[in-house]
Amino acid sequence: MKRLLRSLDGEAVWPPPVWLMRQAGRYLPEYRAVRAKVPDFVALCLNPELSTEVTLQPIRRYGFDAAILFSDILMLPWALGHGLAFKEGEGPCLPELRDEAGVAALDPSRLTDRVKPIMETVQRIRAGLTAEGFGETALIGFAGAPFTVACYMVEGGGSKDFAAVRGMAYTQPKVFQRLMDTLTDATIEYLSAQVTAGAEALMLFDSWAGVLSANMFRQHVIAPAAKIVQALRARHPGIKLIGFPRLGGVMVGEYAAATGVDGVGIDTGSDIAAVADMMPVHIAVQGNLDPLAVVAGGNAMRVEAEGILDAVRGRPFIFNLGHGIVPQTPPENVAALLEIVRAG
Ligand SMILES: Cc1c2[nH]c(c1CCC(=O)O)Cc1[nH]c(c(CCC(=O)O)c1C)Cc1[nH]c(c(CCC(=O)O)c1C)Cc1[nH]c(c(C)c1CCC(=O)O)C2
Repeated sequence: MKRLLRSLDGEAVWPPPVWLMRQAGRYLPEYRAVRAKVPDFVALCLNPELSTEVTLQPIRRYGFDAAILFSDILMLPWALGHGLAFKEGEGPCLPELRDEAGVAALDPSRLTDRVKPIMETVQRIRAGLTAEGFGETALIGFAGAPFTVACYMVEGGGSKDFAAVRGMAYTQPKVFQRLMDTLTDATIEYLSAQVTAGAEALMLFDSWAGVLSANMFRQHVIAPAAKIVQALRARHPGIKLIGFPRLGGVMVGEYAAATGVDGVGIDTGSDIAAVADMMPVHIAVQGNLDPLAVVAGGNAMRVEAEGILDAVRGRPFIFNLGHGIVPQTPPENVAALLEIVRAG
């Protein structure tokens, strides 16, 4: 079994498998070269040849233990017929979904057809990994968790406090639950198609889970994740799942136990040893180096990385960042980080 999958199987693989969130991205000159050819980010995500190419770029450079499908969590609302545009320097821009009519307008019947190019990308990446001799590199598929996807759909993009989506959950609970149910069901279909196309593990990104109250966290983070895990396990026995309830704080232990995931991503601000102690021992922890430590490099990065390694030695663990790598990261610092991790 591949090293990453062994960790997700509950084994304390050492030195630990390593990959980095947003490992394909703007910090790499070869990514920027592809991006210059395709200014429209959505078009890039729908181009199997180029999406495969950028997925493989960081694997060729660093030999990570996992490749992650190059796409975006917002391709799911796009596939449901909700609009999506990425504006230079502004991030994602979507129509604001604030009422019953907005939920009713989503069209799950279009999903399978609209995500076909993404499934072709998954197939091409698997073939590419084998053809280029990366037989030990696992392919991770992913989706946004329903709550985080709902955040962008309701707000119409990013937000500093996600007041509109939190407000909607309180004041229009039935409409909001319908939105969550639509997204949960669509996510199951979308992830299932990725497994059929060749994904070996799946990650569920709940980047804004931490803006919710404990009660709402149970309802809109834990419950949908549990449903997604259960449905995927029923269809694809043995499929590995990683949940990332970012900024979940003390709720992360409950998330790990109640959702049935095989691994949990930990954000930068959490003490990884303390979070690991809250989780069942067979569940892998993944994280949680500060992306800015990789920008800094040198001894500062070494101290942070070694601190994490020491904290989780002896338990199932996957080395990663606490959030995505940032564009100003010097590529040579990533190479230095891999040496540190591989020295264990
Ligand atoms: C919230 C979220 C999004 N997308 C994603 C999340 C969850 C993780 C997190 O919290 O960061 C997840 C994501 N986005 C991307 C991937 C690809 C795989 C990978 O390498 O990790 C993954 C797994 C590519 C991307 N998605 C995006 C880029 C940058 C696009 C570019 O090339 O200009 C990449 C490489 C754009 C994106 N996509 C999103 C935003 C807010 C932005 C704009 C901010 C930014 O530009 O970094 C939504």
